[in-house]
Amino acid sequence: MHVHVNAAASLDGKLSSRRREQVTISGDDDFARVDEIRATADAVAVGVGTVLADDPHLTLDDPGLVAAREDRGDSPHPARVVADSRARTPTDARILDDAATTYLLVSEAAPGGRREALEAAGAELVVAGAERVSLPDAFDALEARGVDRLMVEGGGELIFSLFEAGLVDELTLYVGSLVIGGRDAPTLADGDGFVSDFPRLSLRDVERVDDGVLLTYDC
Ligand SMILES: NC(=O)C1=CN([C@@H]2O[C@H](COP(=O)(O)OP(=O)(O)OC[C@H]3O[C@@H](n4cnc5c(N)ncnc54)[C@H](O)[C@@H]3O)[C@@H](O)[C@H]2O)C=CC1
Ligand SMILES: Nc1nc(O)c(N)c(N[C@@H]2O[C@H](COP(=O)(O)O)[C@@H](O)[C@H]2O)n1
Repeated sequence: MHVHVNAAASLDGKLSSRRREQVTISGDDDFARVDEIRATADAVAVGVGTVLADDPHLTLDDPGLVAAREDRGDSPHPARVVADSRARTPTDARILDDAATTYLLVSEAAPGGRREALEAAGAELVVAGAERVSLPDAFDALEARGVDRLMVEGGGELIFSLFEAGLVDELTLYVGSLVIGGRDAPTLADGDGFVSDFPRLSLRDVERVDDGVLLTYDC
């Protein structure tokens, strides 16, 4: 499976503020670029922290991109994926509408009642890992369901785990021209952090987009 991480950060590397509410960092051109990456993906993934903070929809905005997918025999929108060890996704989350398939990656520790409620709300559950979602196992299960290209939009906890597991193939990072600050504000890679063997990426491209910079890396 090809895993493409895309995120937008402030100049100081924050994905949002210490309040963990969504901050608009990208401009129109960058959001259009994000829509294009979504359109080429079989599925778009986030962590449950992002679902709880932002309640994203993760579908395509541009009707032309939807039509192009349908013309080539794909579903109108990519599937949605949430890494959600304890099945905390609210049953009225926007990602559980019927616009696209939604896979919830849960661990064996996810309470049975929550699993049943989320299945009743339309989610397809994938169980992988004892206490926390095992991303390698979960991604194998997604691949078996036809997900060959996965786009990951965040947040920082999930992105760190992907780097830790060596699962990132490509990273695009839009750096907006603003400072958010805050020691507790989420960054591109949170988790426990690395103390050695830091992942080193290969810079492929640098481009000015809107009032910021788009960095593209091979991982
Ligand atoms: N600027 C941007 O491009 C984006 C910003 N965000 C922001 O990021 C923040 C949310 O990020 P986070 O709190 O870091 O949450 P997150 O979205 O990374 O979710 C983390 C949660 O995922 C679950 N999870 C299950 N298995 C996991 C695993 N193996 N590794 C890691 N997590 C696993 C855990 O419950 C964990 O608490 C919000 O403030 C949101 O607005 C989110 C996406 C994009
Ligand atoms: N690429 C990007 N730029 C920003 O400035 C952002 N605030 C985000 N946030 C993420 O975008 C997703 C929202 O999806 P929908 O528009 O609801 O489909 C979600 O993952 C946000 O955290 N991204």
